[in-house]
Amino acid sequence: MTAQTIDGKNFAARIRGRVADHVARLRDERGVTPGLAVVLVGDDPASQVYVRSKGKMTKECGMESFEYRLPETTGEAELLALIAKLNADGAVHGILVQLPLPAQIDAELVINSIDPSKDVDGFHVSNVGRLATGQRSMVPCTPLGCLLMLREHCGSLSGLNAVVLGRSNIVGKPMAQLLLSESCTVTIAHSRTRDLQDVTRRADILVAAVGRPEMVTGDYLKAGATVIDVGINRVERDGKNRLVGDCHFDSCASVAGAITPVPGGVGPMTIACLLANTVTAYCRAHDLPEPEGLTA
Ligand SMILES: Nc1nc(=O)c2c([nH]1)NC[C@@H]1CN(c3ccc(C(=O)N[C@@H](CCC(=O)O)C(=O)O)cc3)C=[N+]21
Repeated sequence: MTAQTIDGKNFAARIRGRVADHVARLRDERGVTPGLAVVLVGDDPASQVYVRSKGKMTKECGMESFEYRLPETTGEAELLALIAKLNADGAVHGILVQLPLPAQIDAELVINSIDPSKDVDGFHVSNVGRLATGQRSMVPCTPLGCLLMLREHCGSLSGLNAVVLGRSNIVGKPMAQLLLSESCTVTIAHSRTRDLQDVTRRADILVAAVGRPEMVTGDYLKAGATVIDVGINRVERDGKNRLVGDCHFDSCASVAGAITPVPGGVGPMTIACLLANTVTAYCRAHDLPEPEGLTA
């Protein structure tokens, strides 16, 4: 038996199509264009690739893209001043500050200075609290992308055993909140979890977000489980630089019912959900109906 591959690349393209339709309708009916500002501090090559890709797809969906590239030596006050300007800018509906930030900048302070209604990453403490209490919030893009794939693949998630491997603020914790609100029985496992395989083998849904290349092998899985691989790890293999997930694809695919590949799984969905969140932020700011199927 071999698992079905969940094609995140294709699904993300469909999401972007729905975003583009919604943007076109806003332009035709109201003469407006949602805008996304992306701020990159420093010149980490991987971050530059993501930022370029976000800007390109933002424009392809018919939205405005504002890019700010600041030097590695940028001070905290300078970055806070830029965010204050973007918070006040009526043409900007979403603000993303690319993480990680250089050490001289307090990332928590910066994130919490973003207007929560423009916080398309969903990292502001107000959005985190709202998600945890079931109030309408901006939902972090990666967990939202995982949820949309799970809904599409499994239908109702109610009553399923979900195990989230990893407890980060950007993926593990919000993912667990979303699964809980879908009425899953949720377990958060991590590097200190005892008898990890006993825990993961009970999972109908396993979301792997630990950042350890190919740590999850087939013997971690229940037969037929749905596996979402959030890991994006660069490794040297056969003298080449390759991208692998937190799951060992071949051994997992021989046990799972369905699995997302790396690349072409969660990564493209993350960017598609960033665009979806930007349209959602625009609609909420203007008291318009939200796009359907693009929110939690
Ligand atoms: N404030 C903030 N928000 C983020 O959402 C954020 C961030 N900071 N910092 C960096 C990480 C990383 N990230 C990715 C998005 C898409 C792919 C993606 O599309 N990956 C492709 C492959 C890309 C490649 O080949 O390198 C894939 O998985 O198929 C990867 C990584 C968003 N991040």
